[in-house]
Amino acid sequence: MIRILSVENMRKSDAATIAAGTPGRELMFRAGRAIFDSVNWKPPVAILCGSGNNAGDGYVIAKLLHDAEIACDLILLSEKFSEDGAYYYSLCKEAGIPSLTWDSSLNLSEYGTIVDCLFGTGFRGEVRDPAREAIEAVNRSSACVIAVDINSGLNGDSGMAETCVHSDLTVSVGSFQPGHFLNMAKDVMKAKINCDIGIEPVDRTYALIESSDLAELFQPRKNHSNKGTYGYTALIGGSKRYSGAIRLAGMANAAMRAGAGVVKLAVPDVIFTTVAPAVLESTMYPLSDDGNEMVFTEKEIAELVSNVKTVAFGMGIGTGEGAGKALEYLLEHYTGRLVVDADGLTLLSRMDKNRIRNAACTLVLTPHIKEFSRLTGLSTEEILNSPIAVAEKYAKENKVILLLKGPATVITDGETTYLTDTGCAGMATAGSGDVLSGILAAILGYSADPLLGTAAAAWINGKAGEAAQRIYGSISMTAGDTVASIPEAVLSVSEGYTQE
Ligand SMILES: NC(=O)C1=CN([C@@H]2O[C@H](COP(=O)(O)OP(=O)(O)OC[C@H]3O[C@@H](n4cnc5c(N)ncnc54)[C@H](O)[C@@H]3O)[C@@H](O)[C@H]2O)[C@@H](O)CC1
Ligand SMILES: [K+]
Repeated sequence: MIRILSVENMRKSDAATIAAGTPGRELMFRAGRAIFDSVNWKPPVAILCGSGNNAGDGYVIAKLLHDAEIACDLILLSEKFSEDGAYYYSLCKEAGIPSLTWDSSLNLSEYGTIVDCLFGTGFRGEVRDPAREAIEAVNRSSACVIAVDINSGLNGDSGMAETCVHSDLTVSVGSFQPGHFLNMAKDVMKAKINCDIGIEPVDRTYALIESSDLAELFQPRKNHSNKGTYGYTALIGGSKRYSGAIRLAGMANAAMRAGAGVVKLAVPDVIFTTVAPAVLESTMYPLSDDGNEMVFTEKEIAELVSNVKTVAFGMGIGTGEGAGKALEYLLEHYTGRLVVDADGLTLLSRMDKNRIRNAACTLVLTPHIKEFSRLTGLSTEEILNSPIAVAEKYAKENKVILLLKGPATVITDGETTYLTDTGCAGMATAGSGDVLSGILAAILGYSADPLLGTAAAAWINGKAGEAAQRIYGSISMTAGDTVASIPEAVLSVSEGYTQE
């Protein structure tokens, strides 16, 4: 796992490292040196500097470039310096490094590389002129853009920005922040790396899931096992209006490809014959219906879930009384792992919160941003501006595992938080969410730790989507193509498994 620190945690950890005896000036030198070593410099280089320590890193880089005889200019947007920044700036002046004052008539395309040291983690609020003007000029230039620590203008906790630098490479200093992954991050950084400069975190950190974290979960299976070893899974969904036969099938097939032992697909009787031909290895269960949606019958649901380790509930099931009662029944009586998605989330958002808090099962909710807005009553803007904080709060208060979808996925139980950043633009297509639910229901059937299992599902789903996009492209790929690529994603992990 790769450690991720909130902006506040990073600031406190910096301060603690300095208080423990490593001078800020030394940390700044380590940062500048690490960035200098990480980049393939195309001269001449322009280093755009703001007023804080982010600019200080830039002065260190300028001096190292100068010493290596790589031509560089400093371009200053402010006459203010941080204490450590002022020290390194004086070294640049002594060395005779050209120092220009930002002016909108400067032609940045004359430079081979632009280093963005306007704002780092100390940035707050909005970008105003002259920084706005400079950021727009950087984004128009043809130079290779290196962002120091984080792209200027981008919020380190949320990955949101009104205006920010678009980088070819972002070199984070110390540890990544959530803003390197969430929301807009993927669209504004072509690549990113982190340089360790010896700062140990003082507060709880988040973790980015890597392939190696999942190798044990996806280890090749033993000969001495059977379908029961990997869990029976029930998927409950569908209605006449939203039959979504192909999507339900995608979900069932995704669950099989993700390693479920047995998948039981339960749909209203009225669509049974449309769905059945599309599912290959799953067992079908007809549910009583009113000619459109399911009607709740305790006996049917109790029988369906009696021997299953996981249930996924909600896809296309509608929001009628029968589905609502079935969900209430599962919350109260089912003691396995219950994934609620789509219409199931709408039903949950109308329920008394105590039903969720007191659920007998391990409840896993998989909302996208609008569904999460309905669940929490927060606006989408409030969620986008602090995704981790609101996800952790909701999970903790309601005692659920929350998987919040987005360009990067947040998975949390309110105590431990994982991020996954697999996935691609082509997955914004009908049925993608159902595929994730299918994978998730399967993995929860055999993972010991449901939180890590949930993160694993998000990771595999994203990896499979990436594989599908490589073949079919972001415009043409479908959710079914993601299902077909699940084996490739799983194999990429299990091939890395080595028994201790
Ligand atoms: N000891 C440390 O704290 C270290 C920090 N390092 C660097 O220092 C950076 C953090 O430095 P700082 O906390 O000084 O902050 P920054 O350099 O990120 O920027 C803060 C400066 O920008 C101004 N500012 C903030 N928001 C603004 C806005 N909306 N419009 C205009 N001006 C605005 C502030 O007044 C302040 O002068 C990190 O990102 C990293 O690059 C590294 O040198 C490693 C060591
Ligand atoms: K920056």
